[in-house]
Amino acid sequence: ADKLPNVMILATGGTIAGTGATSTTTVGYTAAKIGVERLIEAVPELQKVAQVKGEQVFQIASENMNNEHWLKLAKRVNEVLKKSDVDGVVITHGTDTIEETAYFLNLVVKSKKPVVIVGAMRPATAISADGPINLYNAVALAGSKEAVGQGVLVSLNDEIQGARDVTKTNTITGHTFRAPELGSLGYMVSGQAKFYRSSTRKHTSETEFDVSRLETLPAVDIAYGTANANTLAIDAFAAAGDAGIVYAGTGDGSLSTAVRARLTELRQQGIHINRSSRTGNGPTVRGGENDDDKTDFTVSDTLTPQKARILLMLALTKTKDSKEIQRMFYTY
Ligand SMILES: NC(=O)C[C@H](N)C(=O)O
Repeated sequence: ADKLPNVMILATGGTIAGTGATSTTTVGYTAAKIGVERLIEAVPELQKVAQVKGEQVFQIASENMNNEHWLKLAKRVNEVLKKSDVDGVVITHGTDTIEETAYFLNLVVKSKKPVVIVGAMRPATAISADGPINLYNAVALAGSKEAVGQGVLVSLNDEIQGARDVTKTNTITGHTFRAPELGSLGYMVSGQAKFYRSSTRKHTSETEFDVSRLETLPAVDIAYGTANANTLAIDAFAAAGDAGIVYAGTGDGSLSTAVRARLTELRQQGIHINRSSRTGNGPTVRGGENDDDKTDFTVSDTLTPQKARILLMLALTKTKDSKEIQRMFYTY
């Protein structure tokens, strides 16, 4: 038999490590309670697919994830993947921001080795908890040849999703992670990775971003467009000194007259403005709902506002030039 791959599990918390009052508590439990060793012990089947080691990087519910956690995690992933005796990494993570961490790492991990992020929708104490099978699949995927060079992956519910396009689509159910129109990448079938497609966008070892010397990221916040839209949020972001604002516009990133006027002023003051969409699908098209050349805004293309925020933060670590930043939005 072939030697088993070496997979390092980096644990960060979430519902996969959560505990509830009773076996039927599937909502209203406490996330981030169980340590990585117990997560591994709970799934003896892991030993059949990989040699696993665990490390607790932090222990949080993922709604508390912040830029500093991301930098710490990214640096640790890069260190671990440099070791010749590590074939892949699994990160256990809360599901609420899993797609953001996945996309951040997809842009800053400097390795072709598999990185798989996994979570659970039910706490470890629930009947039919999904954490153990999800962890088993994630470890099998991280140790597989198929996952090499695919960028950062998210796996729950027997599915393989790509970091760029995956999003949480349902608040409570197990089938919540989807890439609604661009599609998932494949399936985990009895522990075997089956890929059917991959993103055409650059990732991991092919990106221009380097977090190895960064201690902080530029401040970027998101304002949400609605009917009766006002400028209160964007005014506050500007007053707080944000380097960039992502505007989750209506439809194809459309902006009310008042919001457009204020964002145009803020751009002239040096704040970078990225136009995105609250719809969750489709490209926000340059020059469509706004004269972006004239206002010097960028558009998010098909990135959701929460992922546009990540790319804009990283872009601002490299350049202040909107043309360059727009190129990055069409590259990653
Ligand atoms: N299912 C989950 O993991 C939700 C939890 N609030 C978290 O993101 O940590």
